[in-house]
Amino acid sequence: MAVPGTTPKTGARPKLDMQFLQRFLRIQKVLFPSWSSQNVLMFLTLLCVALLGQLVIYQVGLIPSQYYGVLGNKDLDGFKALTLLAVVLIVVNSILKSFDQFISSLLYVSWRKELTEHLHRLYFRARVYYTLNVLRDDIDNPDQRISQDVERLCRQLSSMASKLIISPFTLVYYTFQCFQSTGWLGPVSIFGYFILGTVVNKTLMGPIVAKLVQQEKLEGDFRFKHMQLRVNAEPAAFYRAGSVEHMRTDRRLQRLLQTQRELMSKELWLYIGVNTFDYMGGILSYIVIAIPIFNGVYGDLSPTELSTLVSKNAFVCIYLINCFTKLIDLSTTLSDVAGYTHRLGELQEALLDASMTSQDFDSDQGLDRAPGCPAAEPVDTAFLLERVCVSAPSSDKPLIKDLSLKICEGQSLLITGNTGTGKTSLLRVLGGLWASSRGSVQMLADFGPHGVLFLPQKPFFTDGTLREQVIYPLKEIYPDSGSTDDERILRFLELAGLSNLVARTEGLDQQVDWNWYDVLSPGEMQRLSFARLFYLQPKYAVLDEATSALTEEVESELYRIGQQLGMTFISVGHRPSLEKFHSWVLKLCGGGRWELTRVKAE
Ligand SMILES: Nc1ncnc2c1ncn2[C@@H]1O[C@H](COP(=O)(O)OP(=O)(O)OP(=O)(O)O)[C@@H](O)[C@H]1O
Repeated sequence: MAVPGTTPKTGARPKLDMQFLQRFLRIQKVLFPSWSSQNVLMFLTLLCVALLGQLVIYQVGLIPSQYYGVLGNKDLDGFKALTLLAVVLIVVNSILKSFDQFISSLLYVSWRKELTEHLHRLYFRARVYYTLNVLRDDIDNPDQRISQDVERLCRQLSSMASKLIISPFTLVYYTFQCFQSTGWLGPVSIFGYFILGTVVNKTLMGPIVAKLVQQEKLEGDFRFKHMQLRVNAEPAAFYRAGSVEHMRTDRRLQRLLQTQRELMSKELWLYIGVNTFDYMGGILSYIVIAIPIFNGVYGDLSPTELSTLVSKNAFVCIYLINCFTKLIDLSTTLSDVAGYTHRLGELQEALLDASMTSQDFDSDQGLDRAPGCPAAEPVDTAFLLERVCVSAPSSDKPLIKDLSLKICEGQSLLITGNTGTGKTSLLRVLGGLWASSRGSVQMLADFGPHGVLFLPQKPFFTDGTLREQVIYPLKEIYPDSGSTDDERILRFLELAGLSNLVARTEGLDQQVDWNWYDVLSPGEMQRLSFARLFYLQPKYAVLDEATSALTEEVESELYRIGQQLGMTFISVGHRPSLEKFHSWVLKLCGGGRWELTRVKAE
């Protein structure tokens, strides 16, 4: 069994470097899975629309110089024709621009879908979500990265998309036009100016990327604090924790706002750079045009012809500078993109790494079989442990040393021991959540109905109807079971002492808008978990203090029903009354020591 990654990596400071490029390209592979994918087609459509838009913009840009001509020559017919042409071009231009925005928005949704679904596939595979949230501390707030960072990255990318894809075409075209108008002087001075601007902006962007990554982490921490209070509202209220939670939540907010302020002061320098570059560019175009004029190149032109030419040349030069300015303006967006790319790249790498170590974890093997159908190959041994050592993640201190054990059908095992001696840890090893530090652990039965089922210490409920709670973790009811299934569910709810719950939920399939944790008492939650156990009828039920909130009588009743349904128990519990439902008692004594004794028949 593989050892889950537990060592936190010391992450390098995120920068605009080769690592950024690699992570960016890896994300692009997800956004554009193949040449014939829908996203590539949308991207090409966007390219065509943007190109068409540029053709129209070029024509619109020439109109002022043509107006100089017709007005200078007092040509009324020419003026009317030109005005009609201008109106048509402007309407076409606005339609194309709107389509450009529309396709960019569609691309955003489609990219978000691809990227989120890709991360979900990795996150929900095997035990990756557990490894990332419990065992590793190198990836903060994976939930926020998947929900918020993906959204922001896709939004920023879609806002950049049309400007970026069009720029190679516009740059080539307007460089040629500028060359025709001004000779080498125009393009060379504009290119030089752009290179200078890029170098300055790249330097100013460096610290922003790292700050943005930090800001997103703090944003996630702040949200998590609110989520923590939301989930634990009742215990917090019992503690009268309003003021202390207020202080702690505000403290996280202050840390976030402080980082945001620092980010903004770093961005200020970038804004100064970008704006200076923008406005200097406006003057540069006239300098480029002025040089040939003052050198007497256009000495033989009349004032009207000269102003027409100046207007045309100014448009071409300004547009070329504008193309570069737009690229430089993207610096602020690019620094955001770089920050999100680093956070998502880190997540993607951690997910892949965690899924490598979890490949031997058959997450839902056996869940495809209906509770009514027998197992493909009945096995009479669930677990085989040979000289197993267990220690907590990132700890060398053994909780259990050299444990050899065979858990067979009909030979229920009760695990007891003091707090923190490793009872749940042993179940984690049996369930494949933790790796044993030595020895071998084999789970010979499938997970799910007719195999092995775990009832964890904290009952777990999903969102949804009462039926969905009972059949969990099956995804859906089996179509062929129909009303027979309803009868089984109702019977097991009754056996678990929860008949009144059906009335409260107004049926098995009524959508309830409550949080199951808020409306059920701890005892009811444990009873509902048992109803689930009865419904799924595993051959081996692994119960971690699953009856701690119930009375001894109810506990005995539930265990008795489980026995009648043919279950073998592997239980963690403290009450001596539990012994009668087990054949063996494994007592964990701490420091790795343990005792295995057979329960005397009464
Ligand atoms: N994810 C974890 N990372 C590091 N240490 C852990 C982790 N989970 C549990 N531990 C530690 O491992 C030890 C054993 O924990 P375990 O949950 O198995 O105790 P237990 O015997 O089930 O206790 P209890 O009777 O209170 O449920 C404890 O000291 C606990 O703090």
